[in-house]
Amino acid sequence: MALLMRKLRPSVPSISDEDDDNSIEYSFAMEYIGPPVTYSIPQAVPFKIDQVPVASVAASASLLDNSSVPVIQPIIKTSHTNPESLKSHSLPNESVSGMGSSGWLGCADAEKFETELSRRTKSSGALRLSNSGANLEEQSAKPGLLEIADDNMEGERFHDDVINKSLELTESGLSSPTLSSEIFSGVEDDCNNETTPKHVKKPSVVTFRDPESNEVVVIQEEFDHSEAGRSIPVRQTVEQDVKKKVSCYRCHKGNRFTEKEICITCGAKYCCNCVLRAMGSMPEGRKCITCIGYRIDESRRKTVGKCSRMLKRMLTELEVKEIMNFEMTCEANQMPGELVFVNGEPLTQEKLMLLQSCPHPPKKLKPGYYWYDNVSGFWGKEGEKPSEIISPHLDIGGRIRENASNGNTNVLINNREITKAELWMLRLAGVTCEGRPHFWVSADGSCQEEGQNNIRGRIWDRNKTKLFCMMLSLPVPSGSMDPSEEEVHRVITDNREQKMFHKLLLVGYNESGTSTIYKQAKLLYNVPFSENEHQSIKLVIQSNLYTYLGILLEGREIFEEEILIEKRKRMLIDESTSLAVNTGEMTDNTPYSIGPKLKSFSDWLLRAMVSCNLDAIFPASAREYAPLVEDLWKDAAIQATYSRRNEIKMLPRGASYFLDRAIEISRVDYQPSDTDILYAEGINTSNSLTSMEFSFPKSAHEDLLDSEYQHDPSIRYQLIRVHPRSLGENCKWLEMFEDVDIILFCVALSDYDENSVDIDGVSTNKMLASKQLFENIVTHPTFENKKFLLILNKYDLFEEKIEQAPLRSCEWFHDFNPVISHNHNRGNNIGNNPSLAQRAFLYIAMKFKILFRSITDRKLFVSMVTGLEPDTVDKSLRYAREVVMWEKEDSSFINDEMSSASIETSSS
Ligand SMILES: Nc1nc2c(ncn2[C@@H]2O[C@H](COP(=O)(O)OP(=O)(O)OP(=O)(O)O)[C@@H](O)[C@H]2O)c(=O)[nH]1
Repeated sequence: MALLMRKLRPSVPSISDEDDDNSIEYSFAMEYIGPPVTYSIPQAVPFKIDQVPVASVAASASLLDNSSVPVIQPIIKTSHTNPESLKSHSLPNESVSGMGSSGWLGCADAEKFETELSRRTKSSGALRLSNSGANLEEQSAKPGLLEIADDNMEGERFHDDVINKSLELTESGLSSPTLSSEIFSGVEDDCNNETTPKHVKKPSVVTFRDPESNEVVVIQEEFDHSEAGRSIPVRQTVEQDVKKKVSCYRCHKGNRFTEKEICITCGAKYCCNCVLRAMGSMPEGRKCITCIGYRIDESRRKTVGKCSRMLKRMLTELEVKEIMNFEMTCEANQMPGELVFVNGEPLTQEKLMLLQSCPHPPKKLKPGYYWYDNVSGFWGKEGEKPSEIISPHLDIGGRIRENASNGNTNVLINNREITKAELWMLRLAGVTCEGRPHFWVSADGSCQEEGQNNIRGRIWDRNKTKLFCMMLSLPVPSGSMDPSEEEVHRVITDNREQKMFHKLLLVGYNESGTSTIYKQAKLLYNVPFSENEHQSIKLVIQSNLYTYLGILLEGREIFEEEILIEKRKRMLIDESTSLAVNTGEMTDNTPYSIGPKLKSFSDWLLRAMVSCNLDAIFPASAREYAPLVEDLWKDAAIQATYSRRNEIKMLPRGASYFLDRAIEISRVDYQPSDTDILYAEGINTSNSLTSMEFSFPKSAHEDLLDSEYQHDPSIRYQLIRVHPRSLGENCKWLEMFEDVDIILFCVALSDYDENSVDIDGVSTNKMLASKQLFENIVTHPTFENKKFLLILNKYDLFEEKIEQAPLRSCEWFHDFNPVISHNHNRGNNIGNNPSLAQRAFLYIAMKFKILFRSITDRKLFVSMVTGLEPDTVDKSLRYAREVVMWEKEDSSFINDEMSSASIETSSS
């Protein structure tokens, strides 16, 4: 019997009806009793309820209690998800109960939908939603998942498929993400008829609760239609409220100190009790079961294959090895080619393979935008200077652009305008760059100017160029350096590629203690001195020893002279008083007299010192003179002199450390210890530019923190120490250091009452000279907007000195007027009642801060250091790391630093 619709309203209550006004409106068909009609009448085809697929009910209630069985949870309220991602998927008409314009959430109000869904699933065991009438029109244009009673048979079959897949999913008890993604993607692909280019990011966003963690997960799928045909969906990170973030994502127990394993796809964290339940057998490494088949979060790529301590404790070595192997090799975890852009073009999977399998591939390649000069092999990140030299002539990417590396030098190499650092490199290689030259540089480094047939220079032929390239963070071709240089360079380029490389430039006025800090850092962070360095340090120490002995012998002469003068005076008095002269007293023998052999050695040594020849003579002749040093040191006159060493002004404070072991140090087989190296003066003077690579080991304090609050121990740092002598007139060579992250400016606190005399005999207060250098560096255009950390060094000497010499002896500190308390702290900790030295320190820090702000309008960071004490150097360098890490100068960190208020108090 034909039924006519009386109203074009839904014949079954729709969700939107309920949603909209809570009153369900039914429409009944009436039997038609009029004349026959000439047009076709819409028919409502009845269907049997048992034809609708129904999810099977869980076999036993106990199964549901078992939390290890994954359960697909219903869709939840959209507002819990990423609002941005859902914004684009909002419904065009909120009253429509069907699908969204393009998203998966086919409900106007997902929460009500969720309720409805669960109600219906509970009552009938299946999803029974219908759309008809006006809504159908909308839906045919915007079909969706949750639509069954459609009069379009194609649609019916299609949706049955979908439902069946859903049921398979439920019945199997496995919420395989691959499967769910297939379901979603199937629908989505059918729904979206737009022709898409190679690679389309579908607007398919699914919001559901993670079965394991019960947290909101946003899935975004991405389909790759490239030739390679890899189709690995992307899953976005799990979202958790801030409070829960520190606890386990599954059991919600624990805090930031609880050890956790992190899913490399969604970032969910699980404690040791939940990790195996959440991640199962880990066929793709450390991923939640629901993340299997999904791409990894690219920001976690560096952790792939690196097992955590927690997992190592829980599993056998073999299991861990296997899981890490899966993690590194499984297809889903491989980097997708289309995420790597070379000269503006994405790579296909084949081109990526070609790039990665060439003889010198880019190290630790990550998704991103790169430029590649296939003539020279230079490779870099878009907008940056070259970071590596890879194999040339690879057919990958597009044509290199002139502005690929964002150079501004008017000099082109192989069609690319080069950066400043590269210009330095060309100059150092002896290539003149006048005008707007365009060079062709081949893979072997030969450099020709365009249109000319002669080679203008060979970049890689000079070792000096390679050394400077390392300093300038420029790459050099592999195999062109000796193995140790190669290793250092490899580390530099590796880290640059990972963008995990920070440069600290250490500079300060003469003898401010920069080399001591540099050496201390080497010892602190286990950066061994090379064999060559060891050898030259030994020579410097032995050379220094002869200098100290020379100074001592000079002192001996003075002391001897003093006694002899005294004797002569006494003799004259005796003669004048006509007293009998004892012949014994007439001899020139004094406690400071030495025998003829030692006397001739002493004379020779002093002559060599005066002619500044010591370095040339010693320690090349160490073998020859070592026995003499032994005799000298054992001589009573020298010991008598040494006991009065405090009176010898020329003898440096640190000399006794070495003189005490004069015999041992003078020997040919002497090997300097770490402390010897630290205390040795002048180690870096021959080479005024030194650099070392290091990373900060985890401190005990850091170990207590949750991993996300710890510093990444793999981050590498480069400490470059440069002597002001090598910065040239007006510090013009500072340009070489344009890419440093922070400048550590070192000032010796004890300099305030000392003078230095220049070659013209002009004497300057060393603190004022330091201040002048500070101003020159701070105002240098290369360092505009750079962060500065002021290292106020030699605090130990300062503490002693301030008790004797007033700070006001330096004119810059004329207004230092501290309120003295007799009950003060000692040491470096500035408490409520600071000592005079602490107040003076704060005052000096404030002076520099004010100066810095007046020049730059920025904040100067300050730290107190005693270069000979490792702890203070470590603290200061870690502080520099913090300063580098802070994107913004957050006021919360002011407490870590000394506050301006406390500094002001000190000077009042
Ligand atoms: N007591 C003490 N001596 C220090 C400290 N720091 C450095 N020295 C000594 O000060 C002298 C100069 O230190 P260096 O580290 O050589 O200074 P520099 O800045 O490298 O000096 P030049 O390169 O020679 O201009 C050396 O004798 C060091 O042992 C410190 O914190 N306390």
